[in-house]
Order: sequence, then C-alpha cells, then structure tokens
Amino acid sequence: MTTPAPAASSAAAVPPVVAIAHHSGFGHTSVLAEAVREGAADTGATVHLVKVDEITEEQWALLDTADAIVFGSPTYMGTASGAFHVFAEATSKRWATRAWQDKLAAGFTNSGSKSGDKLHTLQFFSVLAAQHGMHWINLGLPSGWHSTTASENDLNRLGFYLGAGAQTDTDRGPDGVHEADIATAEHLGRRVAAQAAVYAAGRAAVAA
Ligand SMILES: Cc1cc2nc3c(=O)[nH]c(=O)nc-3n(C[C@H](O)[C@H](O)[C@H](O)COP(=O)(O)O)c2cc1C
Repeated sequence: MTTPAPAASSAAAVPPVVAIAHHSGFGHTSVLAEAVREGAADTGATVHLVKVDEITEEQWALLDTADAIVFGSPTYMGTASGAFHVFAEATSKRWATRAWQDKLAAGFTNSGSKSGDKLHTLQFFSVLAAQHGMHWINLGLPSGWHSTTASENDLNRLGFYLGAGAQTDTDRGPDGVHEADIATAEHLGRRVAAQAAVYAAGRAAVAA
C-alpha cells in the first residue's frame, strides 16, 4: 500500500514578514530591536527594522504588508517616548481603513529603573494593537530571577508577561544593555515569527 504524499502547504513555504517599529533616544532600545530582529530572522522570517521617528512612505508600506508588527520604545515618564506616541497617532490613518486588522502584534521596552513603570508602556502597546484589531502575542516565558537559586542572568529576569521588559543603567551607553535582556528580546522575536507562521498556515488552511 502506498501512502499518499502530504498535501503541499504553500503557506508553510512562505516565510512570514515581521516588522519592528521602534524608537530609541540614546541607543539602548535599538540594541533590543536588533535582538528581536535576530530572533525573528533565526526562524527564517523576513524582518524589517523601522525607526518610527524617521519613517518613510516606503516603510509605512512595509508595515502594511507585514504579518506581524513588534512595537518598541524606551519608557519615558512612565509611557512610550514622545516620538513613539507621534507614530502611534499617525497610525490612525491605518486604523480608519482597518489596514492592520488581524496582523499579529507584540512589544518591548527598556528603562533606567528595574520597574520604572515599564508595564504601562507594554499596556499602551497592547491597547494600540487592540485598537487596530491586531492579535497580541505575549512574551510566553515564565519569570526569571525570583528565587534563591535564580539569577539576574535568567531569561525574563524582570518578570514581564505582556512583552519584553529591559533595564539599562542610565549612565551607560548601548553596550550596557544586559545580556539577559538581549536574550529575552531575541526570544520575543523568535516567538512572534513562529506564531506568524502558524497563523499564516492556519489562515491558508481555512481558506482552502
Ligand atoms: C525624558 C526621559 C524620561 C524617562 N522616564 C523614565 C521612566 O519613567 N522610568 C524609568 O525607569 N526610566 C526613565 N528614563 C530612563 C530611560 O528609560 C533609559 O535611559 C532608557 O535606557 C533610554 O532608552 P533609549 O536609549 O532607547 O532612549 C527616562 C529618560 C528620559 C530621557
């Protein structure tokens, strides 16, 4: 008896497109954006890094065609930076046409304090995603550094669930971004890209 060949899955063959829309005033959050890019690229995804304070029409078009958009910003005064908020308001054009409906979304932030009210920035990102009808992908990691046997070098050392949260001493440059936070951001990139692939394959299967 011959076993029939499995149906070809064209959806699985097409790598997802992940865009990282981010701002960084002093370069710390840029290090994390690069880590998200590396994590997503590891899975074979096509990745676009977009600096929201320099965004061009071509880059808006890249966001429009992405399967997933990862939002990233430092936490300034307990929320995303002013430059990120300018970008968020500019997305209202996309909101009006539902252009980003059913894309995936996720987020990361960095601040000077261990807490620094970073959760509020991640919540802002998730509400922005919800306003667009996007599907939020959380970090998907247990919290690290929470017992006598744990360490500050653990993945998700700051214990965020909604997205990736990092801390960098304010008197250090971009090379001061913590390795564990970089690894956590890479994890987020891999997770978003993997989920985007699952979502695209599922959508193709439903349409078939
Ligand atoms: C205007 C301003 C506001 C800030 N507000 C906060 C804050 O609310 N919480 C915090 O922990 N750090 C705060 N910081 C520190 C930054 O989050 C920190 O320096 C971060 O690493 C900057 O990231 P970037 O280099 O990507 O801009 C603030 C810094 C600035 C310049």
